[in-house]
Amino acid sequence: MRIPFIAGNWKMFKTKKEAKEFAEEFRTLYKDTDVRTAICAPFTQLDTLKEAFAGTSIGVGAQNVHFEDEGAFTGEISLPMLKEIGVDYCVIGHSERRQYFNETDETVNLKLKKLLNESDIVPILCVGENLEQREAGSEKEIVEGQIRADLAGISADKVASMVIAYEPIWAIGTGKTATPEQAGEMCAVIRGIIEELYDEDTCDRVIIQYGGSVKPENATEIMNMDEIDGALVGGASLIPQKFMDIINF
Ligand SMILES: O=C[C@H](O)COP(=O)(O)O
Repeated sequence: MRIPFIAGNWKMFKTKKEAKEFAEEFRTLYKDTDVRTAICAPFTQLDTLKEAFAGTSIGVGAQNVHFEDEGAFTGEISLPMLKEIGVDYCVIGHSERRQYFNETDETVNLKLKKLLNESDIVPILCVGENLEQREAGSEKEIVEGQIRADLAGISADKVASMVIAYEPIWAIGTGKTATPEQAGEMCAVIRGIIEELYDEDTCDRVIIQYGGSVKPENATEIMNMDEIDGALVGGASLIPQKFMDIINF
């Protein structure tokens, strides 16, 4: 049985001071639930959140990692650095990384292998089509291509331990949410691809989230779809009460 997983992705928001304020308020609202919860924050806020959430079941995630341990890669962060902080999750291949920072399926694949082979950090792999691709009706093909390339050479047991977030680019930060049916259909497509590439057990175990303008008002409907196990929440995860309301969908 898959446990629902709601993760916040703060993107490039919140200073250390703001992260501390968020954590203090969020801890007062947060009650242990059956829902897995995490916040993926900017690198400089990870240790602050780890400390603030110590003794709770709230996980902390990074938003990227390099696939080499060290080297002349200005501006990058390595897996040993993340391990030292003790992060629990790492977002990989977010559409903003693909769009603005030349993230490719090839680098996504290397990063996934790095995390899965050398750490217990759970990757949250993001896939999704843009508006043009959706309007052309090629979303399934696009997402299938991403998944096949991103997971190339990764074994079934590793895939079963990860999280895949379906995030249609046209619904990110736009206020336009995919309908629960559209989101559910694509999450089912992803599960089908995993079954085809691996087996039924892997497809039953992998957690599939939807991301794109999730807010308290639409969280229940989205979470009620059979194939959706959780949400990757951007904007609404910046406000403690809103994020808590989503967790309590
Ligand atoms: O990673 C989160 C997604 O990009 C969704 O962001 P959003 O909830 O602000 O639309």
